[in-house]
Amino acid sequence: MAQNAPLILRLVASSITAVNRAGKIIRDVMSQGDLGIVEKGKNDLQTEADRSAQRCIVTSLSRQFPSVTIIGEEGPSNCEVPSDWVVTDSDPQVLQLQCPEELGSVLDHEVVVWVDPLDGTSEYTQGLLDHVTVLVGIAVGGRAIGGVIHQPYYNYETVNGDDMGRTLWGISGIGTGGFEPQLPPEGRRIITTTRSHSNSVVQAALDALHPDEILRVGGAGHKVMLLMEGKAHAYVFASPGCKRWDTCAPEAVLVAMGGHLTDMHGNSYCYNKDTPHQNTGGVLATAKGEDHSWYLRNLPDTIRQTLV
Ligand SMILES: Nc1ncnc2c1ncn2[C@@H]1O[C@H](COP(=O)(O)O)[C@@H](O)[C@H]1OP(=O)(O)O
Ligand SMILES: [Mg+2]
Ligand SMILES: [Mg+2]
Ligand SMILES: [Mg+2]
Repeated sequence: MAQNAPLILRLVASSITAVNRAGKIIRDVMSQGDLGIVEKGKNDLQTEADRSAQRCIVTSLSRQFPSVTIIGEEGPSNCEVPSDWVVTDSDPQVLQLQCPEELGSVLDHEVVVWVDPLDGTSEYTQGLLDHVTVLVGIAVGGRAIGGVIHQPYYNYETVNGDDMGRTLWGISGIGTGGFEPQLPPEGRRIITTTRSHSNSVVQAALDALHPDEILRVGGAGHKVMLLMEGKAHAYVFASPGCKRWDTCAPEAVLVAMGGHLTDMHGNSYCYNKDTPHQNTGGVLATAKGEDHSWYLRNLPDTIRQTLV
């Protein structure tokens, strides 16, 4: 059965196992206490957890899917990967799903996988552990059609060791799993945004939308989870700081639930292998049931013009 399942289901099922393993690596690096922080650029850190989680995921997926293009945030590494970081089993429940016809015959060379081994690095280094996610996004024809979001520290305040953590997934035309989808409260406007990469334009965009409440939290994955669990109505980030690996998986899961993710102009990002990595148009994501176009209409042109 497993071998016969369509490629997209096998990719999502194997990504679930890989992100779970990567999540354990992320917890182990933290509990060993030496984060090995490297500054990649301004306000842009990398830790041993980012590097090791990427090697785990990319090696695990490329062993199983050698013809699929895999693009990871942290770039290649030629260090040997410990054998217990390489996982090749897959989530049995996802393999049993009914694949929609348009995805059933997708071939390996048509797929691009975008890996963010640790989203929310800044918050990870500051001990805001539940802001951290591991993201694997699957794109076909430039569109984000499948996504896996692992939250390695989910419930970390109430459970111990490897009992903590959870994994959410979504596939276009099938739906979502691993969480209880909820709509945000009616009659209020709660907007989530960056806590570590703000600037005057980011703030001006928020001001223009007159939110009742602003949730400043880390990570693109974490913020999209707030939309899907009814904690916020929109994720607004008027900055070119996010990259394709930050949004591919969150977009796929959010859209599978009925939400939207575009740039500040209302355009969808392209996720094919030759696309530029930077999300230069910013990020606007809205929960299921929200009027995405309301946010687009109410963002001033002066802000949009800074994001081309
Ligand atoms: N200016 C930036 N430089 C580097 N990464 C950024 C920047 N802005 C956003 N990001 C990435 O997008 C994610 C969401 O942004 P924010 O948390 O600020 O809302 C960040 O966790 C970070 O991903 P990562 O942690 O994987 O490097
Ligand atoms: Mg980073
Ligand atoms: Mg990221
Ligand atoms: Mg990252």
